[in-house]
Amino acid sequence: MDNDDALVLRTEGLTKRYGDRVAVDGVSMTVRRGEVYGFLGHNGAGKTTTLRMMLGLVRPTAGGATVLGHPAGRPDTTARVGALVEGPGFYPYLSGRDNLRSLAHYRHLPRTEVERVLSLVDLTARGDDAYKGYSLGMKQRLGVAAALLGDPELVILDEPTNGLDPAGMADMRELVVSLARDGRTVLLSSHLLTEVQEICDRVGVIDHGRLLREAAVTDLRGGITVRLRATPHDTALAVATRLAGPGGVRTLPDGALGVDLPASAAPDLTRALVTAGADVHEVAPSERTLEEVFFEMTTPGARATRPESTTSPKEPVS
Ligand SMILES: Nc1ncnc2c1ncn2[C@@H]1O[C@H](COP(=O)(O)OP(=O)(O)OP(=O)(O)O)[C@@H](O)[C@H]1O
Repeated sequence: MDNDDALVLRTEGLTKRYGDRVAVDGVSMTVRRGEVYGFLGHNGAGKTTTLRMMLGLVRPTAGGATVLGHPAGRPDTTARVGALVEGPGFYPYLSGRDNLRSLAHYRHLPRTEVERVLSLVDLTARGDDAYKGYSLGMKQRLGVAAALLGDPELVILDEPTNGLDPAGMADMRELVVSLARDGRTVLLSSHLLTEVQEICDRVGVIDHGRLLREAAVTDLRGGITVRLRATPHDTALAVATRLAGPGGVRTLPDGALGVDLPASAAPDLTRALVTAGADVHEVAPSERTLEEVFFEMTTPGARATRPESTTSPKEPVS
């Protein structure tokens, strides 16, 4: 159980309806202090609307959000939360630096704060260029810099890598990880599963407005699938079934067995096969990616139909 000091954000039954459309449907989620939390969902799943309710920008139809111990949107809380939601609004003809200065001025923050955040996002050298001349990556970074003004405890970023090229995405990921390393909590939304898998500690998966699951990335990915070829086949099947249960073993299209096991159990399988007198030709464990798990969760019947063993084997033995 999470105690409230460890939580920077909690929503309970958060719901938003637009006419007949339910954009967010009873979402209860928790973000813990110091973590990078990935809010995952397809386009239109309800991520942005949820984030906007957390920031007090949209009024919930039902339920509520508590941010840093207070109801969402309270002015004293807002100052401790930095956000980049749905693209930053900057003056195109002002420089990046002057755009930040005007925001800092409005919030009574010193100019040194502008230099601090420019440096954090690596824009010090280009700070005097007009915003309209920035690349998309620089614009995103300036948006993050604006979110970091005032050194917020919680940083909320909506699709921070949207539209960035691979190098820009890598820079943004590095920046997010460094924010958490420095003790901030980061909540980011994304539909990019590899990205979330790489940088997030926990994730919430939202689909059609509903939170399907909230868990640590490692827990969500669960165990491994082992591709097994051993003879005699009957012995292999019996051993695999003993370790994985009848539901955890299936025959793959090429005749090999697919065996679902806990993450570190591949050596147990090999040992048990050898003890049972089987000849082991192949034991190839592959981890389930977050993408596979997400696909299974958000596509009815996907477990039965997804392509088998699409990830590369890591420990071939034969
Ligand atoms: N102001 C609004 N009026 C009517 N419907 C809205 C409004 N804002 C959002 N919606 C609808 O609510 C649903 C959720 O939208 P939302 O923007 O929260 O999804 P999302 O997960 O952030 O998607 P994306 O990744 O495409 O931004 C969508 O069906 C959207 O059309």
